[in-house]
Amino acid sequence: MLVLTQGDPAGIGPEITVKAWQAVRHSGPAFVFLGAPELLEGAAPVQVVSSIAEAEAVFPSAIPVLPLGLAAPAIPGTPDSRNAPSVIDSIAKAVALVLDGAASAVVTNPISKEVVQKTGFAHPGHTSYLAELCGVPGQDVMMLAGPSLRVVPVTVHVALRKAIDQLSTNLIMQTARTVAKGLQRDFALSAPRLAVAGLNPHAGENGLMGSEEQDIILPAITALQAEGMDITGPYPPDTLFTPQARAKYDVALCMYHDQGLIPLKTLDMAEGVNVTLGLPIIRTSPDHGTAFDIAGQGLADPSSLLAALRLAAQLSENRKKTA
Ligand SMILES: NC(=O)c1ccc[n+]([C@@H]2O[C@H](COP(=O)([O-])OP(=O)(O)OC[C@H]3O[C@@H](n4cnc5c(N)ncnc54)[C@H](O)[C@@H]3O)[C@@H](O)[C@H]2O)c1
Ligand SMILES: N[C@H](C(=O)O)[C@H](O)COP(=O)(O)O
Repeated sequence: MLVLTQGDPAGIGPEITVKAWQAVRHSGPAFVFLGAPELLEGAAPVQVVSSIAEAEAVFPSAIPVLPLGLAAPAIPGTPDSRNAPSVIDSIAKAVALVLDGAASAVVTNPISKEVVQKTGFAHPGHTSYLAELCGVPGQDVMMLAGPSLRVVPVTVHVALRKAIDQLSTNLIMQTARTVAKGLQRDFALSAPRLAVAGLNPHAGENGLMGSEEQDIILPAITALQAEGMDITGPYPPDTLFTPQARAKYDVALCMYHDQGLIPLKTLDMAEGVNVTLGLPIIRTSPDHGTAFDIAGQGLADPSSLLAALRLAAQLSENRKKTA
C-alpha cells in the first residue's frame, strides 16, 4: 500500500488524487491519502480509515483517507500559509508509516515552497526534509525520471549564480555514487551508465569558455572511473539530450536544475516522475508543482501522479528483491 501525501490543499493535488484513484481503483497500485478528507469529498467516494490494513479493503470502492485537519478552508488557487502545518505533517506522518513498514512507499502531492517557507520550514522542498526525517541528512539526491530520459541536477533549488559557486568535485562524486547505487538497487540496472554534462557552452572548449570542466568536473569523472564506475564526460550540454546521445546513457548528471529539467519536462512532462535517491525509503512525486493557476478548474492532468504511483510500486518491489 502506498501512502499519498496531501500536498498544498489549494493546489491541484486533490484533483489529481481523485482522477488517479478513478484510473487505478480496480487495477492498483492502491494508496491511502494522508490529508484532509474534505479536499476529496464531493468529487469521489471517501472513507476515513484508521489503519493501512483498513485502507487496503476500501480502495476499490472509495479513496481511503488517514485524516488530517486544516487550519483554514482550502480555496483552490489561493494558497494559505495557515495550512502549511498540515502540508508538513502529512509528509512526516507518511514517512513514519514507511519507516515503520506499514506502507511500502511515499508519493507526495505537490507543495508550494514559498508557502511552507513562510512558516520557517527550513528546507527548499520535500527532498532534504525527507532525508532529515529518514535520519540521512545531506544524503538525498533528486532525480527526474521519464520514459525518454533520466536527469539528476547536481545543484538544485538555489539561484543560478549560487549554483555555479556550489559546484565542486566532491559534490559531483557524492551525487554520482548515490545515483549509481540507486539505479542498481531500485531500477535493476546492474551497470548504470552515467553521462556528465559540462557547465559551459561547448563544455568549455578546452578552457576557452570557462575552466570548470577542467578544474571541477573532469577530476570527478576520472576519480569515479578509477573506482570502476561507468561514467563519462563532460559533454557539451546542447547535444547531450539528442536521441542519439540519450541512447548511450542511463542518466545524465547536470550541473544545475534547469540544465536537466528543461529537457526532461520538454520530453516527458506527462510521464516524468521525481524520485528521491539516497533514502532508506522509496519516495516519488509528480514532476510538476501545485499549478495554482488552474487549481479547481478540472483541467489538471493526473498522468504524472499516475506515473509516480506506478513507479513507486515498481521500485518498492525491486528494492524487496535486492534487499
Ligand atoms: N513536486 C513538487 O512538490 C513541486 C514541483 C515543482 C514545483 N513545485 C512548487 O509548485 C509551485 C508552482 O510552481 P511552478 O508554477 O513553477 O510549476 P507548476 O508545475 O506548478 O506549473 C507550471 C505550469 O504547468 C502547468 N501544470 C503543472 N502541472 C500540471 C498538470 N498536472 N496538469 C496541467 N497543467 C499543469 C501549470 O498550470 C503551470 O501553467 C511553486 O511553489 C513550486 O515550488 C512543487
Ligand atoms: N521536481 C520539482 C522541480 O524541481 O521542479 C520539485 O521542485 C522537487 O522538489 P521537492 O520534491 O524537493 O519538493
